[in-house]
Amino acid sequence: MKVIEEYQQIDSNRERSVALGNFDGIHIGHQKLIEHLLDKSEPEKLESCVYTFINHTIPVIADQQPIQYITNLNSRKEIFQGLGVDMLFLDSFDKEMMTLTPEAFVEKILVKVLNCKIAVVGFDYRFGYKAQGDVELLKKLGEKYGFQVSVVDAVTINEEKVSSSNIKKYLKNGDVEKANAFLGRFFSIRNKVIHGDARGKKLGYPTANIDVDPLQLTPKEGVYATLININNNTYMGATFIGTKPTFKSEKIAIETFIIDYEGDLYHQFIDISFIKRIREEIIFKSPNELIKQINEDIKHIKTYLHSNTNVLK
Ligand SMILES: Cc1cc2nc3c(=O)[nH]c(=O)nc-3n(C[C@H](O)[C@H](O)[C@H](O)COP(=O)(O)O)c2cc1C
Ligand SMILES: Nc1ncnc2c1ncn2[C@@H]1O[C@H](COP(=O)(O)OP(=O)(O)O)[C@@H](O)[C@H]1O
Repeated sequence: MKVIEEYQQIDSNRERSVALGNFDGIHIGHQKLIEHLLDKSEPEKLESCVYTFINHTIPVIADQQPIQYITNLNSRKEIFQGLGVDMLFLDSFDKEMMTLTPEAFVEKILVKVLNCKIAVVGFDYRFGYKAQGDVELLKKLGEKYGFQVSVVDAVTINEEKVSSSNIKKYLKNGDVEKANAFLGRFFSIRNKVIHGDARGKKLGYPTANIDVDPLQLTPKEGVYATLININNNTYMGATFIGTKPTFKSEKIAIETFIIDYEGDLYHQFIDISFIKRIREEIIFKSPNELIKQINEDIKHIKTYLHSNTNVLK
């Protein structure tokens, strides 16, 4: 898959099919849209392209703080590649882009730059200044500029619409099982192992702390049953998210005791897949009480993961 950030890198003579959207999470609704894109591209020999923005649109529109992503840019690249997309175009959303009218956006980017022959969008796709453009307008512009528009309906689970905002809501409530169902895979966070407070080993439970990316949405504080991927090996994990109130720490930490693992992980990347939240964070009266509880957590997590996942040998 080609990843492109500059217009000059694009061969505008090549005919393309283009999926448009934010695609945060690349959930099962997005996946259906991408499958549709690939199905439409093949018979016509079109290059399949995902057009999305490298930055979040809302802070540019409303001068707000950056918004946290379900899936960061690197993970999004990997997922699109895995789905079989030919080209990922990461455009920049700035004030100039924001003020393009729907027709100017279509003419300038979809037609002139991308030579789009088929546009694939979700039923609720909006585009152009103040989100004035909708699917009906895109269809009209398609007739004028010579491309087809293919619209993908909402995917639902138990009559609830699968959407990035619902997934964020579930993650913030700690309901990772629901988020996972909507994502069609386990919600995961990948980052580098950093030094913590050097207390874990002394307590008998070393924990790999990962760097907390401020743009990465973190699930609700608490303890989770997780699966940890280290260099393509999977381990069970007891992951704690919180401020370690027992030790009056203030910074949020994401740290994991990796079951049946020994070794030095500092500066390595690990992948944490969240399977189930098992409890809230607790302020313990003493480190011994914390250790007793961690013992219980690990028993609980082992039993749960063995009977609820089929990834472990
Ligand atoms: C499974 C598990 C559950 C934990 N639960 C709590 C908790 O409820 N309250 C708390 O203050 N700290 C909790 N911790 C965090 C420990 O306080 C932390 O791992 C310890 O202080 C070591 O931190 P360090 O890696 O920065 O050295 C938990 C850690 C693990 C691995
Ligand atoms: N089973 C394990 N789970 C997690 N980390 C482990 C494990 N075994 C060894 N380690 C190593 O120990 C480190 C954690 O030790 P700890 O005393 O908690 O220090 P820190 O406070 O720096 O995290 C991890 O970053 C990792 O390099």
